[in-house]
Amino acid sequence: MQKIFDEVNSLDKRCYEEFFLSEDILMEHASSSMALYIEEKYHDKKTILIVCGSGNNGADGIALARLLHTKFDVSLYFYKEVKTDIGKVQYKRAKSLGVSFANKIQNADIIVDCIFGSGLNKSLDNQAISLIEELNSLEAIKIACDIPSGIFSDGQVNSVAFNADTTITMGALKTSLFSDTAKDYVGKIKVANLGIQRELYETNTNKYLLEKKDLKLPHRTKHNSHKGSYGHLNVVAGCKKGAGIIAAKAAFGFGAGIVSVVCHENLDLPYHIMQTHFVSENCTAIAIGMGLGKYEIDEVKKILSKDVKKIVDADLFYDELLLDVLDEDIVLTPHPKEFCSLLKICDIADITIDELQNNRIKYVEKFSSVYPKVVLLLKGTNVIISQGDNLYINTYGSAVLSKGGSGDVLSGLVGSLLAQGYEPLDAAISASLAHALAASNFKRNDYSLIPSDLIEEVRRL
Ligand SMILES: NC(=O)C1=CN([C@@H]2O[C@H](COP(=O)(O)OP(=O)(O)OC[C@H]3O[C@@H](n4cnc5c(N)ncnc54)[C@H](O)[C@@H]3O)[C@@H](O)[C@H]2O)[C@@H](O)CC1
Ligand SMILES: Nc1ncnc2c1ncn2[C@@H]1O[C@H](COP(=O)(O)OP(=O)(O)O)[C@@H](O)[C@H]1O
Ligand SMILES: [K+]
Repeated sequence: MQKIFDEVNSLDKRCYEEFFLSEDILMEHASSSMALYIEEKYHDKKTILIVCGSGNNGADGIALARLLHTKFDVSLYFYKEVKTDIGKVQYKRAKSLGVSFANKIQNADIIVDCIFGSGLNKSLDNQAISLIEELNSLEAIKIACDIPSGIFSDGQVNSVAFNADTTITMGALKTSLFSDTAKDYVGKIKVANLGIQRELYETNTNKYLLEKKDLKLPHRTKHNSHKGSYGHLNVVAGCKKGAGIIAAKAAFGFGAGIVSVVCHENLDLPYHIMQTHFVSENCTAIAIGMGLGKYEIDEVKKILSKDVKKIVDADLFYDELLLDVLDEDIVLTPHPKEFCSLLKICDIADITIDELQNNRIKYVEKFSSVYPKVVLLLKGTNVIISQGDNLYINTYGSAVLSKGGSGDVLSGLVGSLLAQGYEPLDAAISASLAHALAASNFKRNDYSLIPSDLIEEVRRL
């Protein structure tokens, strides 16, 4: 996993004060990293338009123009005259070396957005909006310097933002790049080196970006084993029985030795999934909530009080019964609407879904500070997983998963790993990665995935 920071000004300051690295050195390295990326990846392209604003994001762009000048046909366009001291120096350097200045936007093979970086602090004026819209409308490879212009430090976009194919961010990953809103603008994210090893530039953090290597599949390591060695998951099926059945199939495909669906009615289940009318004595984990609907309260209470690991989803986020288990290390997997209800039931906040979506990390952190044992997995295009002070972001998911039943597969995967003995946080992280990576391996197209396809892809991981 990689570290993520809410802001990097303090990290830059540390470079100046503790490591005697000047702003000029950091900027030269930042622009060299961008230049190197462009030269290596796009050596076959000819023309580059670099669009600069008045701050140091613009100054990065001027330095980049100087470094690429003569290797490519580079032109610099200024949205506003550069006004920082270092920016003026960069301007003199570029001008004296004969870099071309454009007085209007002209298309190019590559467009680099250096209009606003971390200094964006007020709404865009009409001139900036139409400039960004014009750049977005052009057919070109689009690279954003530090952050696509128009994304604020909280990850939100007020009017418009540059639509990057790649964002080359300076020094370290920033939280603003990982809001659900930002995902449609940032493209691929690369970190530019600032002339200091990344591990020395970075300090402590409590936020992490999950990587593929963080997925720990439930491989069998012992020959001398039997089905009971890999846990027994009970999936409680309620009114909408399909949800429980999907979760049970996903759990079985992800390694649980035995999976039983708990339901009073007799179900038509695949032969390898068992049915039980009441929770099994010997189950090692329980998945409950998916499609639960109306259920006998005492029975749910009894199930929740059983001393095994649990994953709770869906309908139970609307029920105060849940409050009884929030001092346990269980996994909760709400989508945004369910999380709003959970926050309300817990008396933490009474908010709309929009308010939540604009401040996902803030509300996850609030919840986790009140219930530090619980592993919370907030669904979304960038899934946030949190326990206590630490927070992990999974960005591998995509709209392929925007389908009824995708969440039921996820609860089955979490339940499967819990039944097999994973700690709740590890189960949530690996299940979430498996879920998203399996979806990205589904190659037929981006609209037709059904839960059985997703389960099939999980089985192939
Ligand atoms: N501090 C450092 O050591 C480094 C900084 N770097 C670059 O510096 C950038 C930050 O530079 P700045 O702090 O100068 O900020 P920016 O370059 O992001 O721009 C801020 C400027 O735009 C103005 N502005 C903000 N919002 C506006 C709006 N909506 N409409 C019109 N004008 C607006 C501000 O008043 C300010 O003058 C980073 O994003 C990064 O690209 C890099 O060179 C790496 C090293
Ligand atoms: N656009 C998207 N990008 C990434 N993941 C998505 C996207 N849309 C949905 N998902 C994922 O799909 C799942 C949907 O779950 P949920 O809304 O609970 O559906 P259901 O209850 O019908 O199974 C979640 O894991 C969510 O993170
Ligand atoms: K930018």
